[in-house]
Amino acid sequence: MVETRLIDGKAFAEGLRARIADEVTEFKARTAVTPGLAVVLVGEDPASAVYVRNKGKQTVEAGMASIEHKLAASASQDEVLALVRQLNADPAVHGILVQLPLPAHIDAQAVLATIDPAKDVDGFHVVNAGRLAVGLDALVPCTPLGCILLLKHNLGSLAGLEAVVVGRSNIVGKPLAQLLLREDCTVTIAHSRTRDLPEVCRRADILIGAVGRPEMIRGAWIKPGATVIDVGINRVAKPDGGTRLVGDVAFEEAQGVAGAITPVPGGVGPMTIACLLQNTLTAAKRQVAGGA
Ligand SMILES: Nc1nc2c(c(=O)[nH]1)N[C@@H](CN(C=O)c1ccc(C(=O)N[C@@H](CCC(=O)O)C(=O)O)cc1)CN2
Repeated sequence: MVETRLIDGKAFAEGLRARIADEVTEFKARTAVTPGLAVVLVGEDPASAVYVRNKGKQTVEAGMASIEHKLAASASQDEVLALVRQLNADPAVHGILVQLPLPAHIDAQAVLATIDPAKDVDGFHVVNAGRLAVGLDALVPCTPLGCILLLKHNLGSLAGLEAVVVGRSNIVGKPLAQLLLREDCTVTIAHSRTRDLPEVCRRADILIGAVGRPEMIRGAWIKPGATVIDVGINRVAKPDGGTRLVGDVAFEEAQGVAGAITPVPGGVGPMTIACLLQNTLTAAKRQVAGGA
């Protein structure tokens, strides 16, 4: 039986935000420029509203300017595109983020493609995705970046380790696989249609759950001693009628098998916003003369 360590993403994210705040202070003193992050929320999705509120709060706490734009769920695609173009042209805005998911009538890919790649702090623009894929400097999606920071903090070098990423989304699975490759891991991207998924997962020294299905990855799928990063944030019903958050990994079953695991909540989630702040500062440094 293995003793399973908890990877405390909340504490790590707090430390990272404090370090970013120090860097922001230094940047502002040197350039007289305040990094600005614009967040666009379309519609009233309650979870998105909470994430956007937290982004604004943590941006200000880090000493940066937060610019929030809230559009009605009925906003047209042209309205959203016009706002993005306005933010592209605004020199006080160094980072732009359009909160996902967007209402169904809006073409998310068209919106993401309109963001200036230099201000694309989500790293979702094809230019940034392409730069990451060929190993050039890129703005990297926040959740995968957070996973890599947690892994390196816990394991040191990742070189030569077998990593299995369960999930192939553009936001998490694919960019995370690229980042793991950059760390010299041997990477498999698996998904719900992978043949003998449990056996594939059991190969992993690093197992990532990023499939968006509550507790799909069972304890018996985990190699003893593996490091498990759970990206899933799924709200499920409790017997008392309330709800609770669970990840993509059956957390209780992982105890005594995994060497280390991120909890949900309090694991990867808080790293997403901390890495957004880091990307905003990076983007500002690149845009401001003498900022780097
Ligand atoms: N444009 C983007 N949209 C979305 C992204 C993104 O990176 N860019 N990611 C998610 C939502 N997200 C940030 O936007 C996000 C999700 C979760 C957390 C977080 O801290 N979660 C907490 C639990 C929160 C809760 O109680 O509900 C945790 O895991 O501890 C932060 C940010 C989709 N959209």
